[in-house]
Amino acid sequence: LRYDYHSSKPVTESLLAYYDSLNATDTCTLEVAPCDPNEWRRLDGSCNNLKQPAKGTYFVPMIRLMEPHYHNGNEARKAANGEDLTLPRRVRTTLLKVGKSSHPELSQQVPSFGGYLLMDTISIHDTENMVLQTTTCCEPEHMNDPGCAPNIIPEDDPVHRFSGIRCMNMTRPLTYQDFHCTKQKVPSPIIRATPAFDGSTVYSQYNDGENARSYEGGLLISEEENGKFYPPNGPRGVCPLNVPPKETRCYQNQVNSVLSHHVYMVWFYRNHNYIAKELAKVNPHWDDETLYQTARDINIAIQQNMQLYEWLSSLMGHDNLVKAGILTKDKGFRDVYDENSYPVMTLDYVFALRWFHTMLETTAHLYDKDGNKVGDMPFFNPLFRTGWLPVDRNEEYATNGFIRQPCHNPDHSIDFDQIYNLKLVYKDVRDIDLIAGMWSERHMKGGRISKTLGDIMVDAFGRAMRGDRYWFERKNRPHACTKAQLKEVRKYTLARLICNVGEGVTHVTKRGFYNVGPKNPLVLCNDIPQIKFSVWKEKI
Ligand code: HEM
Repeated sequence: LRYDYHSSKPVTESLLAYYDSLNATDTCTLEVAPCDPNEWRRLDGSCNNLKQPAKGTYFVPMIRLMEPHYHNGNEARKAANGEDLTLPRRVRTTLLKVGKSSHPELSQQVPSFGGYLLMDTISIHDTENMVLQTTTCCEPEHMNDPGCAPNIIPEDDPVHRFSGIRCMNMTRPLTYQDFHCTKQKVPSPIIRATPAFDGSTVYSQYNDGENARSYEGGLLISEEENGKFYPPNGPRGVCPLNVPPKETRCYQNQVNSVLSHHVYMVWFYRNHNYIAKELAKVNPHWDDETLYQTARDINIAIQQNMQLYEWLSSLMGHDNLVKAGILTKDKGFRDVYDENSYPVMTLDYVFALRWFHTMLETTAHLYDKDGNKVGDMPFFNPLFRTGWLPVDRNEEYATNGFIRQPCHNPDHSIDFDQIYNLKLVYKDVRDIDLIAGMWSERHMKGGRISKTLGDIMVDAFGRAMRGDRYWFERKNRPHACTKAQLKEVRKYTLARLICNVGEGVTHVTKRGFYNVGPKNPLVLCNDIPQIKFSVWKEKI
């Protein structure tokens, strides 16, 4: 049956005729094969919800938690008094300090894994558009183009006062309206990923089938470079910043993104193959399909467990999350699935995740496997530069840096100073932008992030659990874990992941998202519990 992406309902003949007339049928609709309640999780996300099979697929729209406020349909909003708001650049330089500062507790792994999680549910088409395609928004004749939102820099800018730069290129997100996939007026930004936490970056970034599969032994296609294994190269990859002749890697089926997101994608990609090979050892009779599907399921379960019990917990505090119903106390099975929900991302969550930019050290510190600092790499340099990682010992250096480097310590002091600054850039409390509020407010009690960001994340993660029929903690889901298997999944921490599939790693910290220190010393990989695949041995 053919469904409309935007409404997730079966497409009517008249709507189909309309899309056909605009040549937009393939963009705005999708074909969903009949669902089987017991099938494995699909790559395109369809049939996660059996009542509404097209909800939760690749390219479905996000929902909004907060009311949209535009001016004149879809122009930038005005202040409550009807005047223009203060320039975003002035808001940013007034409220956020520029400079280096190391987080006293959390490591660079925190924003890095956050970036990987982000990529699982969004796509970087808007960043590609801004950085690589629509680069003329600062030219006077293009400033008012509908696709442009130039970032104007005031003359007294603390950074650009003397540089002469008065404008930074900025574009507007692409919307379903741009593709003619809806007639609704409120702009609805597109995403090209499934909204569930299902390893989209590893398995199905472009929604065109099973192109990552080798169809042998349940493995994903791997290419060897410099003695390490990576997803395959291909002409569709966008890596304009690779420096030839050495830097040639540019993925065909994966996003060629920034260093942090990239390294995590490589780890989970390799992890799939690691799991498939171990499963084949305990079940030599399993065919490719069983090995592939089981390995994918375990890989996603490891990611989901890590994101709640290690990553989110390091940001929001274990007890807060138990109270909010996001973590279980006993770590057993639980079933919060609700068939009246469905996997969906909120626009507010995707927007709010930009807050993590304030947690990123802009320079990645490079360390070798013996813990010697061997150099620095500006973090933004490897944007669209996938080829850097496999060259020489770069992957070893980046990985050991992630383990040892603290992340940036975001500003969070809502003292008189910050209230004064807010008053400088906003006349009315109703004018305060979400991100500006999150930069300025106190961190949540027992946690290490803005309270509003925490609330938005709890909402998003709660939806993810309630709406995902395949959520790893469900006893009754299709192909559910046994109790013993769930226990093994829980053991598979970030530390174990890096020890198994990281490059040039001998030492890690047990609590991987925290800094190295007396309470969290570097230990040998042998001291980190290993997952026992024998619990997946099929009884015949
Ligand atoms: C290596 C470091 C990173 C660089 C160089 C980088 C750069 C960028 C750029 C250039 C954009 C587009 C401009 C914009 O929309 O603001 C962007 C968007 C964004 N980034 Fe990052 N980023 C990095 C890491 C992260 C991390 C770790 C997170 C979150 C955990 C994150 C979250 C976001 C979000 C949510 C957006 C908006 C995406 C959308 O609207 O679809 N970024 N980033």
